[in-house]
Amino acid sequence: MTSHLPLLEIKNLSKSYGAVKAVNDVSIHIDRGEIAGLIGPNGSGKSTFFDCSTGLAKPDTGTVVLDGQDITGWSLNRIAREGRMLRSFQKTVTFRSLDVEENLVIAGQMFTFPSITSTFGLGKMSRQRVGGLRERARDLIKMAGLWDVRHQPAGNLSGGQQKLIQFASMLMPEPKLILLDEPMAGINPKIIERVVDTIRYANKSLGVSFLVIEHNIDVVTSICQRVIVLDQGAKLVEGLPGDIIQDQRVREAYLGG
Ligand SMILES: Nc1ncnc2c1ncn2[C@@H]1O[C@H](COP(=O)(O)OP(=O)(O)OP(=O)(O)O)[C@@H](O)[C@H]1O
Repeated sequence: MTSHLPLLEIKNLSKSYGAVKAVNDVSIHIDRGEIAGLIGPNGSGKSTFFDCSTGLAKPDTGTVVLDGQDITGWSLNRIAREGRMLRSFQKTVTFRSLDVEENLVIAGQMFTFPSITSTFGLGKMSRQRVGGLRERARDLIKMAGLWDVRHQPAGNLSGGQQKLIQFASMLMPEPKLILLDEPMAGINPKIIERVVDTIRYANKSLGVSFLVIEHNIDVVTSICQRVIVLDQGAKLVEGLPGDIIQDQRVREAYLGG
């Protein structure tokens, strides 16, 4: 209905913590079908920008418009459920005692069903829906390379595999947009490759758009169509990945050299 508009448009976002201007008048947009990167030195405001965009923190100023709807002030939950914009955190969260498949099915159920499930007749409907969720979960598990461990408790798997579970779980509710906070942190090169493949698959085959905070510049340049750079809370520059890594301001503030 609003396909000519950006999927996400954030204008003049600011957030201070006491005297620290964590985010200072930042405006960005994400187009439909895009994978964009958000980079910058430690403490440049990337996570705070995510927090204020996704309802976790209240911005001091600014507006957040998702798919043509002003969602400024909505809670994290409402943005996830009604806006279908999800975010990850730097710390990986899984249901450790549940197996991989159950982790994904539960993630799907949490978004599919309202919190009060006493509606008359929901039992029958939910069985059908759960069947659909299980099928989707299995497809995503295959795609994420977790098929051989699908019946193992998540807590028995490596940190990298748990990141893949978390990422695949985020795809269960058919999101429009996912904000990933350092998805490659602390994982080995083989799993990095798998996460990259999974992001590409979600983007190309499931139509999910992404904004990715990432310090691994090789990953940023290989998956992102556009990169936005923050420095000291403000937007320093944005552009094509190839231009960004050559930009003298970015080299001085972040990349070195
Ligand atoms: N809840 C908070 N209370 C006080 N200060 C905060 C809070 N959250 C962030 N800050 C401060 O805001 C600034 C930006 O922090 P933020 O975590 O957003 O940066 P970042 O770019 O995500 O850093 P990193 O790459 O290290 O994760 C920092 O100076 C940080 O100390």
